[in-house]
Amino acid sequence: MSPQVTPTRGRFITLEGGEGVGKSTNLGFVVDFLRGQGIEVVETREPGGTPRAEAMRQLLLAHGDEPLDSDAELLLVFAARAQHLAGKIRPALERGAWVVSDRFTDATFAYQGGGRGIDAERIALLEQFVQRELAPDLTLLLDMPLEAAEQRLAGRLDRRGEVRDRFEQEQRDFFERVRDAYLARAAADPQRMSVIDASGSLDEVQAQIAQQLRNRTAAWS
Ligand SMILES: Nc1ncnc2c1ncn2[C@@H]1O[C@H](COP(=O)(O)OP(=O)(O)OP(=O)(O)O)[C@@H](O)[C@H]1O
Ligand SMILES: Cc1cn([C@H]2C[C@H](O)[C@@H](COP(=O)(O)O)O2)c(=O)[nH]c1=O
Repeated sequence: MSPQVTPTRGRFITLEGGEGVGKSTNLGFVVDFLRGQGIEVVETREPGGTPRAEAMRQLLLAHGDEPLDSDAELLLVFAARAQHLAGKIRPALERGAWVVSDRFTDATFAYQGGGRGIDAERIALLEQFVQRELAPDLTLLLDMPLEAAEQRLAGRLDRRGEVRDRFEQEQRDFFERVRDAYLARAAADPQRMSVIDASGSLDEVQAQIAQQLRNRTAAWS
């Protein structure tokens, strides 16, 4: 009988945090850092990541005359995630590539759980149904006070002439609950989630990210 071999797969890293904390800006830094080590990296985002999942993203972010029911929002988030997993994340990990995603399921616990008030147990049921065993190996949670993040977001929207999407127009108490939910998840799972102080200069933030990547990836090799 041949010996049992543990299947190898690539690593899965996610960036999380509220609006305007610098996730998209620092995603490129993480990707370049890993590629600099000769790793094949697939860069992606949620909701989205594949054409159909991006179409679902549009439904989630768009304004509309008809309010989006919070359960419908939750199911749409997981529908997009199922498509993303099947079409992009799982194939990449299975061939040994690393995947770096701007948001994943921690965002669901933060936005639909903390923000909308949906019971975390219901979210966990969908997480199990859609993801089975798959979870990020490392999550970098970019955290900073809401006022400063809001200023960054407003600056970016102004520069690009963009209007606020359906989430970005939420009130401050919504984002306070989102932030609290993220921090509670990080406190409950410090092995996977690293909190990065995102309030400093880009150099300061990226120094922390690089340190975390060095520490974590060394432990994996
Ligand atoms: N450390 C930093 N110091 C100053 N400005 C920053 C820093 N990091 C990012 N920014 C700027 O803040 C704005 C928001 O950053 P970014 O778009 O990366 O945030 P985000 O978390 O991806 O936002 P969203 O969740 O809304 O997509 C951008 O204009 C970016 O250039
Ligand atoms: C994955 C995920 C995302 N959201 C929300 C959070 C953001 O407001 C938008 C995505 O846009 P951004 O450019 O990344 O800021 O979607 C959510 O509510 N639930 C989720 O699971």
